[in-house]
Amino acid sequence: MIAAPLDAVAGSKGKKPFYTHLYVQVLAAIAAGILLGHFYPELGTQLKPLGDAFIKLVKMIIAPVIFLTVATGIAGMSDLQKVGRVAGKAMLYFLTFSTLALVIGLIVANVVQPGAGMNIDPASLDPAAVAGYAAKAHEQSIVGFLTNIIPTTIVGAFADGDILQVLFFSVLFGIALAMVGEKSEPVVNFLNALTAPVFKLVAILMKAAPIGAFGAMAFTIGKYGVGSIANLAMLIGTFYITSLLFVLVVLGAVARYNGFSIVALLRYIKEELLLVLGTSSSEAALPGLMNKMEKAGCKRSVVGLVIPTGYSFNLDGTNIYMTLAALFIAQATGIQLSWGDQILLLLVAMLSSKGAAGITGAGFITLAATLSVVPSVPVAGMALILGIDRFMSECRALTNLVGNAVATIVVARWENELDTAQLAAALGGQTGEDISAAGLQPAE
Ligand SMILES: O=C(O)C[C@H](O)C(=O)O
Repeated sequence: MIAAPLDAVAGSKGKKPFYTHLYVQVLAAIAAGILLGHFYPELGTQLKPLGDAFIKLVKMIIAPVIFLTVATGIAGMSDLQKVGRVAGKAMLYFLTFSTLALVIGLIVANVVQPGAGMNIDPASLDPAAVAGYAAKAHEQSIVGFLTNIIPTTIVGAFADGDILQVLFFSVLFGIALAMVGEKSEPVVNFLNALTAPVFKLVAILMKAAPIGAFGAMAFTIGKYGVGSIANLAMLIGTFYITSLLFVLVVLGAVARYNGFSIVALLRYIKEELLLVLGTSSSEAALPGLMNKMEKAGCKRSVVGLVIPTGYSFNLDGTNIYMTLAALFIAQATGIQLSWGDQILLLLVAMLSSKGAAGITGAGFITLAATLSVVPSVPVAGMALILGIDRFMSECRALTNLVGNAVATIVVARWENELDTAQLAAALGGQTGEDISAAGLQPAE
């Protein structure tokens, strides 16, 4: 079990003054960033390096965290077939909920019609404004994405910090450790011992989170202004409300069915949510989320397999955004989409969304990838929503993060790798009886 390294910064329940808690500091930093960006926009835009530097700090540690969690988690598994089962069940979950998210985006766009009445002449759109994104999107072929999961070299995977490549190697290495058995014990012990200082390092880096969130927020508001929100308020509002309802109603039902409350989970991961809100990147919270899910009773092997794969394959927020934004562009430019067009859009989005990432703006590129294969909606229409993408990115990232936290608990429970008493204790306010009343069996 990973020692409780983030306790010092993650809002532990001691009698520490309120302002020493990480979430309070990040919240204050976000508020200060918004004020500074609004009243001194020029200064705000200059603070971008603070946010970028913090994201770099986190990225620096992501590969070791994944490697140690996955390799030691799998090495400790007595039944190696479980690796395949966990991966298979996770993929089934990802496919179901990310498709549901796409369908919900499509339905909401048809009902609310956030782009209706804008009457924008498609000829007036400037394709050059989004040409860079469309070109990036073209680089992402499905075969290319899949073969890229295999790193050219082991060192290369770590050097590039490519999550799926590091995961691929870590799974194989963990399997090899388990197969070697007793002889690999010194290596496993060493890796287990290394876990504590690496997570301690995460805790140290997290102390810089308020500075990163402050800089990133001051930049966002300074550069795009609160005014840009007003112009596309209908789209932004529809997206935020749909995502919130998705989390509370859809993921809430999944949580309830699995014996925990979504609100308690949101409270439990509040530091991570605020970090993502501040930096607009779910990757910024990846190490913290992995640590917390393990402390909530999910076995390390499940956490190590589900969360990193979920960051590529289970992006609920990105999926809601893709169909909603695509239909918004069609509505704003007066393009009538048949049901056939919409189903084609959905099918293409199902594939292209799988390559998205947890970095800010990734969802925008994925939308460009989708629209460049769907003839009915012009990619150039994305110029309409480019200016507000940072605000959409926040919501994509927040929803993606919650989706992956829920997925981890559900898959752990399916595999009987969830300590329900630990989950109840971590989420607080829930008793062991609540959990057993829900018909759950504690993991052995
Ligand atoms: O970080 C994420 O999960 C998504 C990203 O922020 C995005 O802009 O699409």
